[in-house]
Amino acid sequence: MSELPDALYTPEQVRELDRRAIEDYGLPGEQLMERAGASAYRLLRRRFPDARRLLVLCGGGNNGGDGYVIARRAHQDGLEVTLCPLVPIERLKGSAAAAARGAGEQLEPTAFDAEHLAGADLVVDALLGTGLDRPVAGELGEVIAAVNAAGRPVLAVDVPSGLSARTGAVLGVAVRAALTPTFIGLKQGLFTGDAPAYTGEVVFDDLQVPPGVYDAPAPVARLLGDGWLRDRLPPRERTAHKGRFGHVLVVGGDHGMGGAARLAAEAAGRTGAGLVSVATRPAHVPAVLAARPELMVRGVEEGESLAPLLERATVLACGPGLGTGPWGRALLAEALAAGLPLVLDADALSLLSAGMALPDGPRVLTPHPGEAARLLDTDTTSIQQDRFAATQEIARRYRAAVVLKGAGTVVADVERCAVCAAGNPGMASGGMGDVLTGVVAALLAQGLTAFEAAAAGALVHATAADRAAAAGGERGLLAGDLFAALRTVVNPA
Ligand SMILES: NC(=O)C1=CN([C@@H]2O[C@H](COP(=O)(O)OP(=O)(O)OC[C@H]3O[C@@H](n4cnc5c(N)ncnc54)[C@H](O)[C@@H]3O)[C@@H](O)[C@H]2O)[C@@H](O)CC1
Ligand SMILES: [K+]
Repeated sequence: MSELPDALYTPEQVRELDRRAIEDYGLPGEQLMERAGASAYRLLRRRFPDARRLLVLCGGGNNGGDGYVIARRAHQDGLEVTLCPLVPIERLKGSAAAAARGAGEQLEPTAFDAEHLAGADLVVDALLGTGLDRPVAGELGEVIAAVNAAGRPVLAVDVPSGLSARTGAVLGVAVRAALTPTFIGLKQGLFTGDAPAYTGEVVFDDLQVPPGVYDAPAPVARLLGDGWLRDRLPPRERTAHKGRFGHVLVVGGDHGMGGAARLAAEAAGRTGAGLVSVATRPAHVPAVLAARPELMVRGVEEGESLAPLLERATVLACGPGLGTGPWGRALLAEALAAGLPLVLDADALSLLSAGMALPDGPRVLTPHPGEAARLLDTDTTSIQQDRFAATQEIARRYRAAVVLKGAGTVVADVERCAVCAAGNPGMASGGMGDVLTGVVAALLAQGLTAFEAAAAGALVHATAADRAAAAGGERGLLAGDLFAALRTVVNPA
């Protein structure tokens, strides 16, 4: 992904930015549209220099207007352009109507025919942008399905048509693009939900609007990037000692699940925690110790207290392989009562959904969509329909910083929200969540606030996975492959 700004906006907010540029700063709407079309066309030529035959599909709003500008410019450049309005040009208004007239003076618009797709080197999708306000159906839905079935590369203008710029969910059906140039402000829906499978590469252009346009509104969320991480992980003092970087206690590893606790613990160590202990079933102690002698591993019998371990810990990581039986329930109840900053994952989240009470204090919850659904007593589909709303609702209900896992991880507490666009499908394998738990706990232990540890943790974890995948491929990536990469990520150059 190219370098992107970090401010994320809702569609309404981007509309407000457009309005400010036009009304408050006197930039004519037609000029803004001309810039948008010109910008998309320049990118098209750069990324697809060999494309000679374009199919440009235009809708009835301003997104369609951008498409008419692209069609006109391509035609002027000598490319072969098939221009298909999906809404009659007579119905267009304002800048879009003007752009359509400009194109119509030089190009004869034609009715869409699936045959056009076979003859196109590239399809320009200018059907729907931020104005999408209902599921796509009918003729438009059929056109989008035909575009996807044809397998031609697609440049989607501003947002792939059918993808919600607010949530990143597909409404009905959406265009699968190879490239999405987007303008004025980054839409938050471009990076989560279904978006990663639909946008292709996202490229941003502010269309040179005056900087004052961005004085308001304040962005609703941040896109997490390397610069953000560097600020939060400064180089250590030469005089540092292990007591400065906290003591993480991992609580988990019921019968048959010792690996989960070990993964979380090793991840905490590789992320820079000063000390890491593990409280697990006695049977797991030798294996965990043998795998990582730096860990302090204590077997806890059924009914035995965690108190001696809790006394020394500064941060708790509860849940990996914990189970939901009496052993796990008792350990979690005792851990929660200690009042330490904590990370809750996996079975700890199940116990929370089942009604275990949470005392006050800094904490991070790291649910996947299924766990999020249980926390909110709803279904996974509803969670995925609006990952922002779901994350914020869990944050509010459980008074926590929340990491909602899955492509385009969303991080929120009651005041802030961030999105992590890093990561890859290789992460869809067992144990990845345990590693994230350890990473977040280690960042808490090193002094980051709950929200910052949650956000930085998501980014560190995903970036490590990207580096590990770059070295050996996505398929077959194991959670343990992240360890070496974690160390490189938490020592940014
Ligand atoms: N002057 C401006 O404000 C600028 C706007 N820009 C472009 O304008 C776009 C936003 O324009 P609009 O607000 O006109 O919105 P759109 O171009 O997304 O279209 C809105 C129209 O589509 C209809 N519509 C919504 N959902 C539909 C569905 N599911 N099926 C069928 N029709 C549906 C609406 O009723 C409305 O008529 C941006 O995405 C961007 O591409 C850019 O040109 C930059 C400047
Ligand atoms: K579009």
